[in-house]
Amino acid sequence: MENKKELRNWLDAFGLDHPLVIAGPCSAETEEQVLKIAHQLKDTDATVLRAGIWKPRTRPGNFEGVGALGLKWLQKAKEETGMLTTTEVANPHHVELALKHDVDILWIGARTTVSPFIIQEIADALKGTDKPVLIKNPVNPDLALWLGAVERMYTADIKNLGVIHRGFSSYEKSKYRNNPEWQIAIELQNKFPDLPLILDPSHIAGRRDIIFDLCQTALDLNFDGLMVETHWDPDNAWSDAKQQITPETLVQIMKDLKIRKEVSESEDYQNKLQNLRAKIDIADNQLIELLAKRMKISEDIGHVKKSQNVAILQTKRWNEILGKMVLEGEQVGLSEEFVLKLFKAVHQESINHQQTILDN
Ligand SMILES: C=C(O[C@@H]1C=C(C(=O)O)C=C[C@H]1O)C(=O)O
Repeated sequence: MENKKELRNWLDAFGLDHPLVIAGPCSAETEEQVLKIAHQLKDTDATVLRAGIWKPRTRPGNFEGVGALGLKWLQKAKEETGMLTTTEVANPHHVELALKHDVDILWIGARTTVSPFIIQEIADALKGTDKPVLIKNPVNPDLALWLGAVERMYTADIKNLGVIHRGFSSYEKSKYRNNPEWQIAIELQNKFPDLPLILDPSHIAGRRDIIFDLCQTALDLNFDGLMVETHWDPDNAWSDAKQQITPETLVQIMKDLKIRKEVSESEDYQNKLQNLRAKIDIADNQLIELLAKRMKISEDIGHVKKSQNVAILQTKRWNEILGKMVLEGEQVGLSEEFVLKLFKAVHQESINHQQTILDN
């Protein structure tokens, strides 16, 4: 599969002057709930109403969705409000029911994207549909697996495609429910600049208070749309209560977001950018040279260790460096997260250099 301008035709056809907004509850709960939220959303920037009908839950015993009955509620919501509808499909049976009830856009969840077998079954069931299909990233940070799922759809002649970035699971606790790992979305855009890319801030955040910041970051990274879990009574939602926002909050978020263009033709802008980028190029060269110099010193240490038959990893020294660098980084405005990531990578490379010396 190659990047093609046509990949974004379905999105361009909406003719929006703002990012695509998909909003609605995590789960369809009752007919009343679906219709009420649809009416509250219809006059906002939201074009598409979302609601989970079948909910994959981490552990059994939680609300697992209302099932096919909810598709009728979505249909009714569409008739009454004119909003398009979308829901998650996780097997060919879901696909059949969703198509029968004329759901406009289908999405594939993170737990499904991890399995090429299921993805292939869903692609076969969807073969040739002109409905847009949006594929969430797999739960693990694996770009190839994500793109593999997109390719399986494309090969099944599903040409209206998009991807949803919902963050990645990790064992370590962080402020996110799922780590954004923005780098993966940046790499994806590099490979497929015209494949519509939508952020799901709700599943990355797992809480309400950082949804706006995540949306702004996404727009700063040229995302094409947002899928935001929205409920008229979030605290009493049957699933994901902590991360859902009200339609009023969604309206406020859309008002406050700064929507930026990808390029500017202004001469002044071009000149300034060129100058500053020349400075960045110099700094990058210095960085590379400095890193190479540090590795040479590490190699010298490798020779000294070899002569005394001493192990490469020196935990005490390494922890001292990490602690010191985090503090120094803080003083010059570098985040702890960045300094740790950077120095862990430097340390790994340093160990690799010493290894070639000690093992030869
Ligand atoms: C360079 C050394 O070897 C390893 C690499 C380190 C580094 O690159 O800073 C630090 C400690 C060791 O784990 C060393 O022992 O000083």
